[in-house]
Amino acid sequence: MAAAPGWWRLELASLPELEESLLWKLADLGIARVAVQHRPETPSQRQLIAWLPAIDWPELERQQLALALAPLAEPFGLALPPLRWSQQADEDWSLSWKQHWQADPVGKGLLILPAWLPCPPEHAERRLIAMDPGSAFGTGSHPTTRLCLEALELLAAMTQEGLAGLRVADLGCGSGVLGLAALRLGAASVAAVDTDSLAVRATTDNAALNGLTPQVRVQLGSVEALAELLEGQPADLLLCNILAPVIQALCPAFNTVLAANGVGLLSGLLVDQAPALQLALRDEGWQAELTAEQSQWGLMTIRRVA
Ligand SMILES: C[S@@+](CC[C@H](N)C(=O)[O-])C[C@H]1O[C@@H](n2cnc3c(N)ncnc32)[C@H](O)[C@@H]1O
Repeated sequence: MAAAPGWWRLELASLPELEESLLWKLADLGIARVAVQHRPETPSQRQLIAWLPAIDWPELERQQLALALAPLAEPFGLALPPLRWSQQADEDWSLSWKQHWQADPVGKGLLILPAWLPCPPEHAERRLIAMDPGSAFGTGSHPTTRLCLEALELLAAMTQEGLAGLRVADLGCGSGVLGLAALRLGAASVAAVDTDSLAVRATTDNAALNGLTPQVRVQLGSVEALAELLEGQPADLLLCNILAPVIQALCPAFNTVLAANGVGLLSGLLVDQAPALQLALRDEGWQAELTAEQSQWGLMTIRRVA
């Protein structure tokens, strides 16, 4: 049977525990046009929407996609919410994709603003982070990103100088949102890496969108590439929002990217995973405290053991 022209629009309830895994799986399958819709007043009720070229996604492929997504819910003892498919004409999809992103106030004073929207007057006092959500993770809607952004704000509020002059390392930068927020809060520079080339491109593009290109250096890779970017001078602040097992695997090299008197903000871990991660970090000489939680996700602050 010939594939229908246009696009398939896939929509499902985005449960907080599942959202990150779903976004990764979709990106892994080459599904780049995704959006997470939520109203600012009900941030926990989210819909995940993806647009798939109909020509590439006939019925059998769509059934296989459902089978590939279902196991992601199992570790949480959940069932995958029902997938709702509808067809959309060619000319509609780009508009609908963009319509689902809104200005998103985060914390006390940050605003994530889709690049094509003007700043709403009621948020004029906030520090703007313009984003072209593109395909990389980190639009600010995920609890782990919000935890990091709020922790950055708190850290900036702890001293008179805020983040002024700090050198920041962003490990797993996604869209670059965390590093860009740090710069908006006064940091001097950001070195950012990601193992996904789409993320490297997104961070480069988003730095330019914000007029922050001179302060941001981005490279494809992981913690080794980050140490190289930092040229042997570990950063004052490490931002790392990746899943707990990945953080655990990377933490033996944290001393190459975070100075002995520096602070690290880690997220991407479930609260249940915190004790094991704390032990692993302790073994590497880092004292780790679970300092904030949101929808089962945790934020850990690390400092060198005295
Ligand atoms: C949860 S996203 C976080 C994105 C963004 N920093 C944020 O907070 O919204 C995790 C990112 O880490 C990247 N990543 C995964 N494993 C990595 C690794 N071993 N080294 C570097 N980046 C990694 C992924 O490609 C993804 O862009």
